[in-house]
Amino acid sequence: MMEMRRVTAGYAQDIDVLRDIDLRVDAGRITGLIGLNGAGKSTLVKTICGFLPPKSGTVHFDGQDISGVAPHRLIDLGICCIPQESSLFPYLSVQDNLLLPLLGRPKRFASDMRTRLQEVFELFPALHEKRTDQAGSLSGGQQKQVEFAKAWLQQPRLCLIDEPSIGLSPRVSEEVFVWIERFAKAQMGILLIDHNVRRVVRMSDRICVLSLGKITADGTPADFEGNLHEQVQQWLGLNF
Ligand SMILES: Nc1ncnc2c1ncn2[C@@H]1O[C@H](COP(=O)(O)OP(=O)(O)OP(=O)(O)O)[C@@H](O)[C@H]1O
Repeated sequence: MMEMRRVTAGYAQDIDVLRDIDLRVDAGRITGLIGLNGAGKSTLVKTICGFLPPKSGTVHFDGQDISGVAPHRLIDLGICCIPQESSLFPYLSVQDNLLLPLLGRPKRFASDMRTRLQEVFELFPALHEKRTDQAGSLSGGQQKQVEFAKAWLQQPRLCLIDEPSIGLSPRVSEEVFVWIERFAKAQMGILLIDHNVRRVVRMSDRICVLSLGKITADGTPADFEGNLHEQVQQWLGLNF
């Protein structure tokens, strides 16, 4: 569904943060991306989402070259990002935040908006109660629910999810991972970045390790057992 081919990208002309990246995400599958702080994981998401055009290489979505296509146009194609930082407007209500990405979109988005809003409130009942509250007044976990509900409402085909469990309690983090599995079951392709390496390895269909801007390992969860498992521990300095 989405394929990066030999992508090099960076913020300054003479410094490459991503180097020669090959990575793919398939429909209904989770690709997990792990790496140390500063490895370039968020930069990779920004490059797919059109915030940072590649210096070289291409990003393809459904066979179409989308390298450098503006983020708002990618929503129309079915690409959605749940960023690490909040993307909510704190002084707007929960409901207005949910509907914001649909404003100005083609009619097909707007026509069944009410039905889909209903569906979202069934999936996230806590948000129905809070729908008229300002988003900024919600707890961190509830705000994360709004982020996921907003993504669900857009019915994307590819969802890029950057560090969804950061700053959340273990219980809420577990809920977040359940939502992600639900997204994948709905045939979305998922790129998942998270510091919970054990969880990412367990729930992904494919795992890529990013180290200093390069993919240094790429395999299935089974490949990450045995030697590779120890290697990842070593690379990341983690025990899992
Ligand atoms: N807007 C920016 N301008 C210049 N350099 C940046 C910018 N954003 C990130 N960088 C640099 O790019 C490199 C990769 O950063 P990035 O945020 O992609 O890493 P990451 O793997 O997502 O890290 P973390 O796990 O800490 O979120 C870092 O050296 C960072 O300082």
